[in-house]
Amino acid sequence: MSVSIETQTQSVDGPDWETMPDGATARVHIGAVSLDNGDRIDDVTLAFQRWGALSASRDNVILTLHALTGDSHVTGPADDEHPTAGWWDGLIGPGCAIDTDEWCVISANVLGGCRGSTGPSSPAPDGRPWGSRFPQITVLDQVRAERILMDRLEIAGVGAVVGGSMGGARALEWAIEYPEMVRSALVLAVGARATADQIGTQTTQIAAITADPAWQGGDYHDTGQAPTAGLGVARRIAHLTYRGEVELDRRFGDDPQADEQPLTGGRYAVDSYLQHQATKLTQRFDAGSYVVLSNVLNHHDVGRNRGTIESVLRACRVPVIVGGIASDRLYPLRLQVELAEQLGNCVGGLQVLHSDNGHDGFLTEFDAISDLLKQTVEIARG
Ligand SMILES: CC(=O)SCCNC(=O)CCNC(=O)[C@H](O)C(C)(C)COP(=O)(O)OP(=O)(O)OC[C@H]1O[C@@H](n2cnc3c(N)ncnc32)[C@H](O)[C@@H]1OP(=O)(O)O
Ligand SMILES: N[C@@H](CCO)C(=O)O
Repeated sequence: MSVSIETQTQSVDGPDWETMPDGATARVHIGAVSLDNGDRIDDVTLAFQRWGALSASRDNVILTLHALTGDSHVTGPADDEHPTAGWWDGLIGPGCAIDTDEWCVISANVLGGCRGSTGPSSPAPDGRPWGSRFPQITVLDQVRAERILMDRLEIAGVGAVVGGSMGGARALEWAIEYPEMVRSALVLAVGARATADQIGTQTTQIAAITADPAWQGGDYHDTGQAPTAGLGVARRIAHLTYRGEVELDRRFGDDPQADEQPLTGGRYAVDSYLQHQATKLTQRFDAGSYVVLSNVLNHHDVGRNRGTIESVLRACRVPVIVGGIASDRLYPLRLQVELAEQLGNCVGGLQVLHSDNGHDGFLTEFDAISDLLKQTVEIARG
C-alpha cells in the first residue's frame, strides 16, 4: 500500500534535530499514515532521539528499533523523559559496537507507543485522548511511519536497521518493504509471523487489562483512573514468557520471599519478583499502548498481502544477520532457523546466543549483542 508523503518538515517541542546534543529528543509531525486495515491516522507525531553526527552525504544513519515496552532511549541513564536506562546501554556511543564517531543513530518511539509518539494516550484531532478510537495497527504500519520520518529528516537510505523482539519484527519488515533504503539488518529474537503460543499469551494479557473495571472500554485516559491492576497482571504473565524456565527455578525455586510464610498467606520469592516487575511497568507504561502494541505483535505476519512466508523471505535481498536465544521460550529458536534458512541473503547463518535469560537475552547478553551489532555495521560499511 502506498503512503502519501507531504513535503514539509515540521519540528515541534524540540531543537533542530541535526544539531541538538547527543541523546536529546525531537518530535516531528510526519503527517498521515495509511494503515493495513484500510484506515488512516492523520497528523502522526513521532518522538525520536539522535546520537552521533549526520554525515555530509546523509548516509551514515543506523535506525535502532525498540521492543514492546521500550522507547527511543537506547543508551544512557534514566532521566526526566525516560524512566529506564537505555535498553542497549553501552552498546551505542563513541568507541562502542555502534560507534557514534562514525554512525548517526536514530531511535524513534514507535507508532502506538506512549513516550512522545502518537498512541492511545495522545490527543486525537478533537483534542481528547485517542483511547478506544486508536485504530488497529500492524508492524508494517509502524514501519511505514518510520519510513515517512526518514523522509521528513531527508534520509534517503540507512546503513542498518537493528532490533530485537518487536524491534526485530520491524527490522524484518523494513528489509522486506523498503529494501532499496536498507544496506543491512539485524533481526534478533523474532519470527516471520506470530505463533499460536504468542497470540495465546498476548490475548490473555489483553484480557487481564480489559477485565479491569478501570479500563472503561479503553477510554480511561481523562477519567483520573487507569487499569493498573490489569496491566500488572499482564506484565506478570508476560515476564514469565520473557525469562528462562530453568533460570527462574535456579533463582527462586519454591523459596519464600524473605521471612514470609507461603503456608500462612506469605509470598513465594518468584511471586514477589513478578510483583516488582509489574509495579515497575505500571509506573511507566500506558495500558492502552500495551494493548495496541500486543495486538501489533499478534498481527505480525510478513506474508500478509504478499504471498507465502517462504516466497517473501526468499525474495528479500537485503543482507540480514539473524540472531536467536537458545533459552527463548516465547520466540523459540525454530523461528529464527526458519528466517536464517529462508531469507534470500542471511549472512553467516543463524547466530545462537547462549543465555539463561530466555527472550530477555536480547537485552541482557551484552557481549553477544555487541558482536552482532559489529557484524551488522561492517556490512553497512559496504
Ligand atoms: C527494548 C525494551 O524492551 S526496553 C524495556 C526493557 N526493560 C524492561 O522491560 C523492564 C523490565 N525488566 C526486565 O525486563 C529485565 O529486568 C531486564 C531485561 C531489563 C534486565 O534483566 P536483569 O538484569 O536480568 O534483571 P532481573 O530480571 O533479574 O530483575 C532485577 C530486578 O528484580 C528485583 N528482584 C529480584 N528478586 C526479587 C524478589 N525476590 N522480589 C522482588 N524483587 C526482586 C531486583 O531487585 C531488580 O530490581 P530493579 O530492576 O528495580 O533494580
Ligand atoms: N522486556 C522486553 C521484552 C519484550 O520483548 C519489553 O518489555 O519490551
